[in-house]
Amino acid sequence: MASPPFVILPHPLKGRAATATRDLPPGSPLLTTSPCSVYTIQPEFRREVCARCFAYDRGVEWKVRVELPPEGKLKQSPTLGLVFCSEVCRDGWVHRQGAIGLQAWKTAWEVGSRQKGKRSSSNGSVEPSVDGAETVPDGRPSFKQIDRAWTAAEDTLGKRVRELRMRESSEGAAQLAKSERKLLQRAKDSKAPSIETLWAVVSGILTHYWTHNTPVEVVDEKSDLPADNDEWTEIMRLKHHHTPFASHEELQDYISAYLCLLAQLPVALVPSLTPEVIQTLQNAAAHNSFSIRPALNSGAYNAEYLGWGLWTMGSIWNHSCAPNIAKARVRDRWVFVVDRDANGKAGVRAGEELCISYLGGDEKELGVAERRKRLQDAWGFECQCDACIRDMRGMSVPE
Ligand SMILES: C[S@@+](CC[C@H](N)C(=O)[O-])C[C@H]1O[C@@H](n2cnc3c(N)ncnc32)[C@H](O)[C@@H]1O
Repeated sequence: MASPPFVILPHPLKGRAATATRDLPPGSPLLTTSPCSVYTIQPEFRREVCARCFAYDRGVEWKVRVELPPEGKLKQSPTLGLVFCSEVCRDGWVHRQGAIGLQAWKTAWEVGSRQKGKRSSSNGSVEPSVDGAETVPDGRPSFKQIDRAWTAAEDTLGKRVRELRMRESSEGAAQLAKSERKLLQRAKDSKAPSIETLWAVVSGILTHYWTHNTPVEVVDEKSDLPADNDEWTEIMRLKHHHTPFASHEELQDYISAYLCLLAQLPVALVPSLTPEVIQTLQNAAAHNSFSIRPALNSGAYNAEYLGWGLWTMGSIWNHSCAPNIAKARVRDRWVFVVDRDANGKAGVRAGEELCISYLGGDEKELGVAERRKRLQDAWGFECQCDACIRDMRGMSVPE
């Protein structure tokens, strides 16, 4: 069997770096990822993007839905608010979620539907304590503020709700005192989370759950059944951002989603729904997620931002302003192949670092200073790629 085309080595300035083990001609396959472990779709594209393969056809609404049998007070079949481009995609998605996953998506759908039109209410919500002096310059909540907001949410409601859910499952809801039922209700009524946050949290905690709860005999490498793999370990291994929330509102949204879901998700998922798990997901997603855009061959405008996803294997590549890897999303996976080297020559040499570009479309044409600023603003790092080092040197050469 051929040796792997690259190895992961520590880099003094960039963390891990993928390095070619041998000369590789252009087009050499490097990696095809598994499906993503956390994702969300922008609300305005919800009915136009397949929830499994992300197919998008210039605004056409997909008609295939999940229809769970109505139960309890529900008169209609819950469709979970997800659409699929085909029955094959839907059935594959349903299979992948498992029974518990479907219940989790149903809860998210119920929370999302109930909260419609209620987005501005803050019934019983736990607002993060804001200390202006600590706000980092771009208005993001600081590490301390994030920590304080989660601690407040836990102390005010979270810990108690978790305890009541466990008791409710062992003793039955009827055993809870009226005041305890009221407390659960208060968590359910937490300030309405956005649907995109609910999706990200549900997909992420299901990844945590399946990593820890899939029996070995279920693992089938050929299917995309959630394996008893180390997906969670892979998430932990990624480069983490410690101030991942763009605003206090976004932080609050995640806390609200946490409390609403904690009060009503199937109890088996409660151990996977903790502030630590959600924070790990956010910290990892902020530095590693890929935008979901229409596939190039769909004929749709590729710049359209449909949502984001976290493909852990795809996050191994560092950025270069002169990348030597080409990437393409093929359905629910990313495929990476050798493109060209930093000097524009074909292929890569053994020992060369393998990089993609984190910049989109027009950004690639920017000058070095503007390019570096974009990378710093969006990704929080000072680019150390060969092209930047070369261009910076060029700038400092006296005329
Ligand atoms: C998706 S991860 C890439 C893999 C990462 N090096 C690791 O150790 O997991 C993105 C992070 O890698 C680092 N990185 C990637 N490209 C870089 C570059 N050109 N210069 C400096 N740091 C870079 C930054 O810390 C960035 O936030």
